[in-house]
Amino acid sequence: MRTTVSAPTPVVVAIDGPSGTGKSSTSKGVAARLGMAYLDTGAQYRAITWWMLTRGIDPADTAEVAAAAEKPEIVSGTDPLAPTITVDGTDVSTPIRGAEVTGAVSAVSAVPEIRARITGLQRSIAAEAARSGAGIVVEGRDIGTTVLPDADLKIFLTASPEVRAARRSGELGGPQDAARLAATRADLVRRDTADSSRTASPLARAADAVELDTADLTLEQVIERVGAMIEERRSA
Ligand SMILES: Nc1ncnc2c1ncn2[C@@H]1O[C@H](COP(=O)(O)OP(=O)(O)OP(=O)(O)O)[C@@H](O)[C@H]1O
Ligand SMILES: Nc1ccn([C@@H]2O[C@H](COP(=O)(O)O)[C@@H](O)[C@H]2O)c(=O)n1
Repeated sequence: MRTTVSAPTPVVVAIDGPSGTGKSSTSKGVAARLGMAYLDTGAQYRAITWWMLTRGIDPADTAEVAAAAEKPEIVSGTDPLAPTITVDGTDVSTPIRGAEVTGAVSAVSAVPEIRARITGLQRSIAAEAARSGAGIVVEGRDIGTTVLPDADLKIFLTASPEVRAARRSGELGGPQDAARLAATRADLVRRDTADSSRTASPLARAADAVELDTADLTLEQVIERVGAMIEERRSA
């Protein structure tokens, strides 16, 4: 008797949530385990912001930002074990994590022409991953609501600002004093407020997203729970 082993159905997964809730770590971890592609959409907004800053464009000058939206070529590599991001062929994975880009990215990403440009890139990457059979985990702020409203599974991660600030300052190393935690918390809250109050495609939970509070879970536990939800969709 011959048995046929069929490949799992390619699924498209949207993971959204505020800053520091664990979107990148969870998405990379689960995509690597399940052999899926991974897209960090925040890195794309950071990359276009980096390009604006290096050209002396003021992030607050909405007209100038909008006029330049189509100019840089942004390429994202979707291997969860080695994600990459280039702008006009330059690897920008390190400079996009700096304070200057972090401080400017919410202003740039609020411009509708920027969102239209980056959303187009995201949709074509997701469509290609679905066609290839791998499926993809796409993480960001508006993936379930706007970029991929027909995603097979939508997850919205949360955690209190205190927990997220402690995680972020742990990342930076050094002493965890109260002043530093308070400054990190204020930065997170400022970015979340800007991202959720903009008019164009704000940070929001899709009505059909599964909400997962990660505050009392280890990263491993979050990856396991999300992995189980994806496996269920794959076999549905
Ligand atoms: N469940 C968890 N328990 C403890 N630490 C976690 C957990 N999830 C993520 N972390 C840690 O929290 C920090 C932030 O995680 P991560 O970068 O994945 O968040 P994010 O939601 O992608 O943030 P951002 O939107 O700012 O890019 C990292 O240092 C990560 O290792
Ligand atoms: N779908 C998305 C993803 C990100 N942004 C903007 O980019 C900033 C950086 O995101 P990180 O995940 O790298 O922290 C974020 O603060 C948003 O301004 C977005 O608008 N939409």
